[in-house]
Amino acid sequence: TPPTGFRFPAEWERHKQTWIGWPERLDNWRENAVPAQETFQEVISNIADFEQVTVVVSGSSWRQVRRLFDDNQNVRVVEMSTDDCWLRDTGPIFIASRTGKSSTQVCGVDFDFNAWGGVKEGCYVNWDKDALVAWKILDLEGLKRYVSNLVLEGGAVSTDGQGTLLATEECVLHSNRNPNWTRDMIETEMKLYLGVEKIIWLPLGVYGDHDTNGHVDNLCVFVGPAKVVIHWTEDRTDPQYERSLRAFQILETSRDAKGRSLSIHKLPAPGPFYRTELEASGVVATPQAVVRKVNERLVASYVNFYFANNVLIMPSFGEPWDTQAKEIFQSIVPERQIRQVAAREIILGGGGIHCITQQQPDD
Ligand SMILES: NCCCCCC(N)=O
Repeated sequence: TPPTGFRFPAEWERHKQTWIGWPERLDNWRENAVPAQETFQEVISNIADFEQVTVVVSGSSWRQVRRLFDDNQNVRVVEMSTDDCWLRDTGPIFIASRTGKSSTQVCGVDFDFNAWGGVKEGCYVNWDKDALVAWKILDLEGLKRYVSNLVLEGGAVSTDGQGTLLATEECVLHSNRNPNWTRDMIETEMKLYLGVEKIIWLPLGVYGDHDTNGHVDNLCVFVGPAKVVIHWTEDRTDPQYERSLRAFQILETSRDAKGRSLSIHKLPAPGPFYRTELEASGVVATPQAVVRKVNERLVASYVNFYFANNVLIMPSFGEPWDTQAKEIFQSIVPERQIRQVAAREIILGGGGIHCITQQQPDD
């Protein structure tokens, strides 16, 4: 039965901690996953400067990862078996209800997961360990678990914490997620379990985002009440142009759950970037996972950032756009520090900084 009286808090609201995975599978992460682990270590260290972090790792990596953060009191390392490390999508979506003036009751929704498209179109063919991650996290935290049979990933939705949700039709309504559900049934289930009243549907996600079929957390997310950032290019020859323009036009005429129009901040699209021969050759292809090909266009977006307490952690790609994007973010959230982390190694795995994190609201 769905939760009642709860709401989906915005990512910018106060966190108790961040949950994050650890990259290990060699058919997704090149060079024994070492370059990705160095990047994850940097993301974890940056978040841990601002809030508690729990890193979820396999038994074989526990000692190595614990030693990496030996002296860091803000980092906890928990052994948990997983199929990969995308806790945005395999972790619970935490919801909260106000119980009295200061305290809130937090619980979690365990949506169904099928590795972003199931056996035929997903990123890997076995996800039985990933399917238990949300339940295990809620069990570890002693929080109530609500189960929904809807296949939905945390990266596919963005909320303002005030009853509005952003999502892309390309992903959430994709036939490889919930083939037997109508649009109405999907909308109803999302509203019921996330406590939202209004869903703003954007047609298509970022061009080339085959891993997730266009997750909204690469295209457009809330950065404040009635305030969004959108992945934007002025290059009319780039296939992204039409996709961003259509989303922009819909956002311009949309109203949020409180009837407000949205202020839309354009973030420049870096790149485009393509996987090099060296980057492709470092991955050990297996029949179990999607093949990482040379010259494949990578999905690089400044929209895939993470809000931790008092900080915004954004990706950098070694481009002049990095500085412009940072200035735009600083103008939007002047009260926050901004940290930049080189994110190419995460992008090569099919996601970004937002995709590897999952916030747990403060209670
Ligand atoms: N290979 C799987 C990539 C998953 C990306 C996750 C996300 N939220 O975009």
